[in-house]
Amino acid sequence: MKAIEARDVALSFGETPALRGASISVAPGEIVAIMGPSGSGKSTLLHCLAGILVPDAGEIHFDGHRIDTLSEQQRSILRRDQFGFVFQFGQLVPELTAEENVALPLLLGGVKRAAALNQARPWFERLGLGGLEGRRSGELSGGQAQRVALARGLVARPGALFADEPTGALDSLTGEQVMDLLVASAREQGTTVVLVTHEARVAAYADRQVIVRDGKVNALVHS
Ligand SMILES: Nc1ncnc2c1ncn2[C@@H]1O[C@H](COP(=O)(O)OP(=O)(O)OP(=O)(O)O)[C@@H](O)[C@H]1O
Repeated sequence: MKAIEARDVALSFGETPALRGASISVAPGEIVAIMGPSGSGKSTLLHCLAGILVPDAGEIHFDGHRIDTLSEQQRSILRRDQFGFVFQFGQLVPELTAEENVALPLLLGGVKRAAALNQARPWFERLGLGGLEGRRSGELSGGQAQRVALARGLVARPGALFADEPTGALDSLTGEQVMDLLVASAREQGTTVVLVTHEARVAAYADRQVIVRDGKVNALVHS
């Protein structure tokens, strides 16, 4: 299981400071929810932790290794080999079947097509998607598409899963089903999870919640 850490991270978009000394430590296998007001820097922090954005200052560590100093290409390989992603709108590839979408990270990692599809298939029963393997994203409900996206995020057994508003486009019951599956699957694989959400009910699935305010991270104190 892999730890994730940001130390004193700052990042501005032009004149707009998005992060101003944000620090967070996520323990191996831990599930942490990032909450906070709109525009406070949640997504920017997630993108820094996931090696998508490089901070102007501070450090990002994954599994004890510094990742913000890696080259663009090294970060791209790290994301492909170690990280899974789930976004608000599943962002499935519309031309591919659900099964091919789930297999995609494996195919990109060099696994042969037949082996990749074999590895993708069990996810359909596991996530209550049995029978939908051949559908394209336009033929799936929002909740089904998001479960396919979740399977795609986890199929390569990533060390870390980054989820940005994974239930943001779903009604609350469907969102809770997706969160139940996300948490159960991540725990089973020992995947460390960082999740951005506006919704307290979604954040409650995490082991721990933090709040980002004005580009800094505060621990959430329960009253
Ligand atoms: N690509 C970008 N270009 C310019 N400014 C950006 C960009 N991305 C984010 N920002 C700005 O950085 C700040 C933090 O944005 P960020 O998306 O991280 O906030 P957030 O907390 O995730 O917001 P929300 O909850 O509304 O998604 C905001 O002021 C935003 O306008």
